[in-house]
Amino acid sequence: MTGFGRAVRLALGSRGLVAGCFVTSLFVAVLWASNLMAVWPLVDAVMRGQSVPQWLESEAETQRTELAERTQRRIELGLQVAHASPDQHPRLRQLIADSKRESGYTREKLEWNAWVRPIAARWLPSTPFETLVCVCAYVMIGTLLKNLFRVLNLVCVARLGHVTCFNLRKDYYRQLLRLDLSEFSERGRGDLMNRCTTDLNEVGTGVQTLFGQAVREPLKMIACFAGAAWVSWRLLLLTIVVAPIAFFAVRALAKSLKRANRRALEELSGIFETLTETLSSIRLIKAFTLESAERARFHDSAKALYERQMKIARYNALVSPLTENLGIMMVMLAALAGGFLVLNQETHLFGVRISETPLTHGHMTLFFAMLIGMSDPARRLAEVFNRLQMASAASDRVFEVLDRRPTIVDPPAPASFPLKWRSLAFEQVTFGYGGGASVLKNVDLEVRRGERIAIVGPNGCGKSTLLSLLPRFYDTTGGAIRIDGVDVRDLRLRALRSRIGIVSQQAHLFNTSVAENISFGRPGATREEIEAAAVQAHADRFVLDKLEHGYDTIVGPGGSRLSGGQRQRIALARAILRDPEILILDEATSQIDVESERLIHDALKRFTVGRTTLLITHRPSTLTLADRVVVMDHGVIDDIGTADELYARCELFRTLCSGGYRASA
Ligand SMILES: Nc1ncnc2c1ncn2[C@@H]1O[C@H](COP(=O)(O)OP(=O)(O)OP(=O)(O)O)[C@@H](O)[C@H]1O
Repeated sequence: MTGFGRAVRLALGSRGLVAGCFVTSLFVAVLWASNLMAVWPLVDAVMRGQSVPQWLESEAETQRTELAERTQRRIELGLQVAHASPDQHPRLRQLIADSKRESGYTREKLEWNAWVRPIAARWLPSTPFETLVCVCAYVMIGTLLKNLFRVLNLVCVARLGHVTCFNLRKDYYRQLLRLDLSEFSERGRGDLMNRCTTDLNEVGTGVQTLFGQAVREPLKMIACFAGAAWVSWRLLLLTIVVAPIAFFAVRALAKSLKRANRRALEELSGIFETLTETLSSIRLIKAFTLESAERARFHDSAKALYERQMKIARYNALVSPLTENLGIMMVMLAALAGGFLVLNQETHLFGVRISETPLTHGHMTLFFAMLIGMSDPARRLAEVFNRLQMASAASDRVFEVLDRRPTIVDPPAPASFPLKWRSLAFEQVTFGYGGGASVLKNVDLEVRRGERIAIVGPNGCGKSTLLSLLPRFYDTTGGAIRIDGVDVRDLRLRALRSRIGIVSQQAHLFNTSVAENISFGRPGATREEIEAAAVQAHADRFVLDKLEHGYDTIVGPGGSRLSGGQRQRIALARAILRDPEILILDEATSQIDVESERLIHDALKRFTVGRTTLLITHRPSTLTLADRVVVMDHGVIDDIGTADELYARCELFRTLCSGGYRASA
């Protein structure tokens, strides 16, 4: 099933709203056609200076005369048969049969007329002007009612579209939270954001169009179609021979439109990508005076989108004239055929019977009114068409993400977390991003419970990658990480991650208050516990002294109103509040000044006692926190030992410390 089909199935779940859309559309359509029907009494009665009862009376008179004439004609034809040569007999008999059939129809009309006349005489106005007043009142009330149902219809349709969009957006967000981290680096934030905003809006608009215009307009057409068929279904068939041409032409455009719409959405994702990057690196752009280069990059993305949009505009521009020309062809065909029949009081066209009895001016006007009543919805359907193509392209993109199956999920039969575990082991761990070259190669490392391990190594050697495998941000491609022999992949993700606290260099904060940011470490923590954690992380002083509303100060998007060091201290308080069994510190104190560093060191020293800690640092001074130091290089472990041992025997370690470790130890 296509993406849009699935969105529609979701919408169909709101049965009440769907029923509301259909019922109100039906009323709009019936009232639309019945309002147009008012032209019939207007032309056949009022314009001839008659009231409806008078008109019915004169119609009855005409029909009686017709009957008498036909009977007379049949007698004459019967006489002709007696004197004609045998080869003329079939033609004459056919004429007699036709005349009999026509008399039958006229008799039926006469009976109907006789039945309806007393009712019309009793209920309908008796003068032409009163009839006109009645027709006008009928049209006015009909239009009022039609618009009332239209309003109801628009509200139902909008609600259905927005509810579907709302539900899909929530699913999409849930899916974003479940997706593997690798998806984010592969697809890019801009693209994922665009799908959740623009694309989903298009899906909502598509659902609204499908249950709104795409139901209302065809129903209006069907109502007019029925009215025109009532006048003469044969004439109607003749006039809609052009319809299949329109169908195939529009279908050919559909595919190109969907493709163009999909490309446009992709280009829009590119713009989102560029914008998010620019906004998050605006300082860098200014500092390195990259404005013109960035402008050029943005120009390329915007130009690509502009070109796609122009392509869509060209296709769209084609749809409307195409349907309009075919519509006009249809009406003109009807005008020629109908005009011929009425002006000549004929019932046949090219030997084909079009109506049982000659059509009146009122009939013909009604027929045209119905055709015109069909052409307006047909024109609107051309717009519907593009919106549905857009929605179809957008839904494919949304469902592409919704259908992604994350690989890092809970195992089918999770093992229980070893409560009194004693060792955490990286066994022959190998890993490469996206199945690419190995960033880590056969890493073996055993950490005892409560041990503090520092990991050092040159940039890009795989330190952060190694630690990101423990909370299963990524899964190892070879080897395993085991806690007391239990593979972390056999544990429930929640059970594993709830025991780990992470403080990283970026120290991400949410755009909310300081207190709430700290409480993310342990949702539900009391204010006292939050403040105690802040005191331990040496964050309380700046929070109380420098922030206007203390713990209730909003930190700005990503914590932008705080300095790097302040953000790190809040992130540290968050980890302290979590009170994790395993603490991961990835350059957690890199932005803290020398004065604060000493204080934080003391805090960390106290906090990490008896707590399994894995810390990455480039600061030799931080090494004093560690029981053992692991030196990594090019994805492998170069050496392990105490800082003193390594200083004595490991060349790389000495280079990394470049004397700093000794100085600070
Ligand atoms: N999301 C990612 N996708 C692809 N490759 C990545 C990704 N993250 C890191 N890498 C690559 O993996 C290698 C190891 O990166 P990692 O961040 O683990 O190094 P590191 O030792 O922590 O470096 P640093 O000291 O600079 O923080 C690098 O070559 C890097 O280019």
